[in-house]
Amino acid sequence: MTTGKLASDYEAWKKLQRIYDDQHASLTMKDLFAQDPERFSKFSREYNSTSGPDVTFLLDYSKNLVTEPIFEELLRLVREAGVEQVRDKMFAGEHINTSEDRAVLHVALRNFDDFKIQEAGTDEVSGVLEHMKEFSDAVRSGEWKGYTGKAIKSIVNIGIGGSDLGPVMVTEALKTYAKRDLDAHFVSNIDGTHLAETLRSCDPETTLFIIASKTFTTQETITNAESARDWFLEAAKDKKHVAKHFVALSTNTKAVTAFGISQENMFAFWDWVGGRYSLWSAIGLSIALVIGFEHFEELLKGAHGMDKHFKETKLEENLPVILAVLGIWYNDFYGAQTHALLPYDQYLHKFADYFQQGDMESNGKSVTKAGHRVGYQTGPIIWGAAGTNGQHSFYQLVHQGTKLIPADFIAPATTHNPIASSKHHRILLSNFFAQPEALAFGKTEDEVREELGKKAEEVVVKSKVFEGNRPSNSIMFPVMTPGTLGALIALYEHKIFVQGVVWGINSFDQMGVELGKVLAKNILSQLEKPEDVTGHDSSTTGLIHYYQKYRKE
Ligand SMILES: O=P(O)(O)OC[C@H]1O[C@](O)(CO)[C@@H](O)[C@@H]1O
Repeated sequence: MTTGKLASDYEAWKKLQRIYDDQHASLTMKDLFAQDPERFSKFSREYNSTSGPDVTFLLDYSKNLVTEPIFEELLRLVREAGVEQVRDKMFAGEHINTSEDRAVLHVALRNFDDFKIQEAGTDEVSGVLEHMKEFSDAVRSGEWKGYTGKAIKSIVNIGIGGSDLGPVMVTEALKTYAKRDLDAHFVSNIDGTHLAETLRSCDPETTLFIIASKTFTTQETITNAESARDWFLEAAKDKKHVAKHFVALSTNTKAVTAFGISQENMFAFWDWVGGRYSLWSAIGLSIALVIGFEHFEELLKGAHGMDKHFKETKLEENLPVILAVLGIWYNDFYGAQTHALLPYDQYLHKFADYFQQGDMESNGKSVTKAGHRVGYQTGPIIWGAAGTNGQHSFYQLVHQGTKLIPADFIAPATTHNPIASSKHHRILLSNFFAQPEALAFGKTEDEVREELGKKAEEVVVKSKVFEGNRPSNSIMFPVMTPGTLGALIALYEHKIFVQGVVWGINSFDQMGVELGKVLAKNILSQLEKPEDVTGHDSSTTGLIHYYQKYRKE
């Protein structure tokens, strides 16, 4: 399925290591730009969708520590790793998720009969979309009534991980398209506070619960759903009213019906949709409810445009590939541990949270598909915050700390909220332009001295030096639209895919979340009495005993 090799065995990898060893100490962004006036045009690409809604954006990757030969070698690595072949297998529906023997077909959810994909269930996608359209139209228009005949005013999506983060991120990102008189809430945490605080602002007569869980067995979601049902029935009394107030998004019909939700209120999807790639499926119902089905469909079509680009564009021009190889360069050769996502768009304030799961659950693996322990870094730690808040918090370390932190800056040219004649937006964008510039080119001791004058103390001069040479990508698009967001999300999804293939890992399982779940289940059964607490280390035992001493029911 993959080449079965470790990434470090590829010739291109070895060559990249030699290039890094020889050149990294002398490679500076200042020189790279000084030596080549064409650097920006060589190392930037404009994306223009060739299908679906018009989507365009610019990816400027010129502020990276790469030369043309380095970049060519990085692309050779992609070829050697067989990325194009594995990509085509994914699009063809082959079971590239080998550990679970599953296809990986989030691309089939936004395909609109374009690519020919062979897998059971793909022919049912349009039917589920139709169901989502009918239902979301009925709720939004007020035609769907609660048990006392009132229209729905609040929706509460109960789900966690991929069954929460995508809907949260997208409904925030596209808030400008939202139906403002429909309150949307998202409950994920098992901490009762999350549900309790949410229900304070809900009325059982006008609230719709969307139970979002691929497996319908996730402890947090099922417990929250049961407590939401109890809360609802306290008011509604009769179980038959559940049908008007609870719907399920799941692959598990049996568990959904056992919960008391009828099949006609269930929106299905399939095992080839990974949780962290599921916002395009029925899991996106809350998105369709908030922004309207037409906008949801535009989101899907925007993503499909990026799928086409990824599938059909040569590697040199292929934007997910470009992002992926730059990430590999820093992660595996420069030893960068993290990657920051820094949207200069308040609407994208959940973007980094979303891709924390998207990237870290996908590529946080240390054993290859062939079962070998890797001897190199795999998935980066993804983090970030919306600009300019981050500037007043963690940017100090990004500029002058001891760590190399590659970052992606993302911004719209035009805001949906041009208050004060777009003064806010111009200030925001001036920061969006300034930060990558400061990171790349810094400020030398001489420049600081000249600024402070001859009398400046040496220690002050030193503290004001910015070494620069800190890499970043900049992505700019005209204005945030559903199509643009769809394309951006798909861009990063495919970046994760390319990196996973190069590293030889399975980006589509998540075995690493299992152990903690099993231990918690065992501990839950021991919480009652101190004498039940057995089989743990002294630290865990001590912590549980402390809890037992102070708990109040
Ligand atoms: O949709 P489900 O089955 O409730 O799973 C929720 C989340 O739990 C995980 O399985 C593990 O964290 C994620 O991959 C998934 O998105």
